[in-house]
Amino acid sequence: MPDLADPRDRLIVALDLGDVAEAEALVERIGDAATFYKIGYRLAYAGGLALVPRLAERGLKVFLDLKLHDIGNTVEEGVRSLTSLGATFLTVHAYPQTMRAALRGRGANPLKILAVTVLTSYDEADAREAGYALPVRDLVAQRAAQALEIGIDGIVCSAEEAASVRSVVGPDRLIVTPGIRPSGSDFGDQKRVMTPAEARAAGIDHVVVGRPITGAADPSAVARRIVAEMA
Ligand SMILES: O=c1ccn([C@@H]2O[C@H](COP(=O)(O)O)[C@@H](O)[C@H]2O)c(=O)[nH]1
Repeated sequence: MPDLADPRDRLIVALDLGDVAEAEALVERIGDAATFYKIGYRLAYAGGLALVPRLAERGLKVFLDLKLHDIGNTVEEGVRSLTSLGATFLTVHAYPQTMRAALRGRGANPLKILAVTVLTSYDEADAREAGYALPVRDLVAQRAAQALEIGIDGIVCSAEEAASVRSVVGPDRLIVTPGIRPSGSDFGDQKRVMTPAEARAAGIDHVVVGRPITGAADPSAVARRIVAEMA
């Protein structure tokens, strides 16, 4: 588990917006309350990849949450293309062929590859409906073990599984958890959910928070409260 010099780095704000100017305006409003932003495919498909170097040049960290999954050659070359942007994290789905391809594409670039185990919007019924026989916790643990074996830098899971994932991957791999809701916030479509304080106690490295911040009247204040809750 890395010892973060700046506690703000623990919070990753999901810029799930459909417009780059809107995303840049939100970063300005949040100001020095946050240091780490996530660009997912809603913003990426709206021109948001161009924002990665702009944020990185300002000393902000960027998590590129593209959740790549395709044939190995496409993943490898796709990751290679993304290495020039200056992002800190990139996600792929935790399928062995995909994870190996992502590491080949990353090569010696400092970009860290994170493996998405089971989406936090899935409960047991959703996983069964998608054809998985294992309980979610076991599927997450199995995928985390495969990611470790392959040499992936970090795991994306829900904070509910963080302690068991930590026991599988050890102290040196990152655990990044979406599905985080400050107490009293609307869950939306998230099903495996914890508060920032619970997630921190469970041993996460970073939490990802989107709508509770992006939809708030004062996003900067909410970000500050979340960071304080994890201190
Ligand atoms: O399992 C996963 C993987 C990624 N996400 C992403 O995190 C944010 C969460 O946003 P909220 O508004 O805080 O729910 C979003 O960008 C997802 O694509 C996830 O939720 N779960």
